[in-house]
Amino acid sequence: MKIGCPKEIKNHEYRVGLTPASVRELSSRGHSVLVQAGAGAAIGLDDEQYLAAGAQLAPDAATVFAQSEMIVKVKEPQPQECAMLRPGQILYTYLHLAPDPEQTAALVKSGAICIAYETVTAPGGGLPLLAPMSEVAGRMAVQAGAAHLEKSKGGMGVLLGGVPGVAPAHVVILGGGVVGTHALQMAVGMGARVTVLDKSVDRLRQLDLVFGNRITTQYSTAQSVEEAVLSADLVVGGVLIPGAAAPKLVTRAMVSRMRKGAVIVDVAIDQGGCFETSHATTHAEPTFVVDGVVHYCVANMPGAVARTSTFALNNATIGHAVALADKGWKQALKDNPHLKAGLNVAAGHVTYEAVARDLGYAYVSADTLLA
Ligand SMILES: NC(=O)C1=CN([C@@H]2O[C@H](COP(=O)(O)OP(=O)(O)OC[C@H]3O[C@@H](n4cnc5c(N)ncnc54)[C@H](O)[C@@H]3O)[C@@H](O)[C@H]2O)C=CC1
Ligand SMILES: CC(=O)C(=O)O
Ligand SMILES: [Mg+2]
Repeated sequence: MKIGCPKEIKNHEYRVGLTPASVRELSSRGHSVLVQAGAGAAIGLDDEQYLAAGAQLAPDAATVFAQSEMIVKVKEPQPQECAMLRPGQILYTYLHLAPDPEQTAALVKSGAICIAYETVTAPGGGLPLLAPMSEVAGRMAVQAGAAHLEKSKGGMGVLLGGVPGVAPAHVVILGGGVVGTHALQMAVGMGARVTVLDKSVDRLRQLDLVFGNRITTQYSTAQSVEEAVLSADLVVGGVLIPGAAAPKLVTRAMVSRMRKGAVIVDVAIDQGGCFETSHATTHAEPTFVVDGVVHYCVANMPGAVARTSTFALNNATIGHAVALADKGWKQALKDNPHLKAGLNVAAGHVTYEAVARDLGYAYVSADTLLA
């Protein structure tokens, strides 16, 4: 198969869909890989490494899109990228469609076969192609939150861990999944007082077993969320209903009653965010303030640590990329129900139920198209 990897164009996005090692996995199996010149240069993955791994270089994204049967990326395609997709071409990347009607319409119109990393599942449960970036973003959330609690960044001037004789900050984590667990690890490590809320008692049970009485676990209800955020210095939003728009757990009214100078890090912003007051921001301008509360809502947080993130992402994505290249999309999806769960849009249809429901499309199951 002809596989293409363009340079990412989202704001401050330096990750790359294929590392030289991933290119080698594909090219050694007889596939041809076209990488846009300079695609990995910002993170020390030079064109020479790609050539040595068996790639060919393309001068621009247009050439990559025109000459490839499968496009491997990181972030959701931007409008100019959607316009370059064609019927039957495979797009393998993050999509986050539920909160993004424009992108969904463009992908439906393109006729392409769009497989979203974030809804691919695993035999043991979980979302293995989302997990590595959630690990990064969860860890970063506490780092970003701690920095923005500083006065010069708009925060109330509180040190996360406190000092002897002065209480630490209270960190509240909404959702105890991958983002939540990694945020928890960092917050506990930095000496904060930590409360985690989840709808899954099993999840809370597991966290309690690992972290013991260094954390407080709380079943998530409107009441417990309100009580927690009103006493928080830093709130991390890491809830997810796979594929669907994030539930708005924290209302505008709750935000207006939060401590002035408190910080919200809404990691779930790529699915629309779990705070009513959130809107997506960029690394160039990561925050805004509502009612005295600093909001950090960067939709591509792992892009800031792009080298670490690129390797972590490729570890998770290359296996399915090889299957798609070896077998073609239809056979690869027939053979693997977990990869099939990643199909969000195909041949002009929305094939993921939560996306169809949230955006008002007719749902067409992947099986219908595979028959
Ligand atoms: N902004 C960014 O750069 C990044 C954003 N993300 C996003 O972070 C979000 C979380 O991802 P993961 O941790 O991997 O998901 P996950 O599925 O591992 O965890 C989500 C947790 O939310 C819980 N949950 C669902 N509804 C809830 C409610 N009403 N109250 C409390 N908890 C609730 C679930 O039980 C689950 O434990 C996703 O939207 C993901 O796309 C992930 C990586 C990077
Ligand atoms: C998951 C996601 O949105 C990211 O890694 O940018
Ligand atoms: Mg988007």
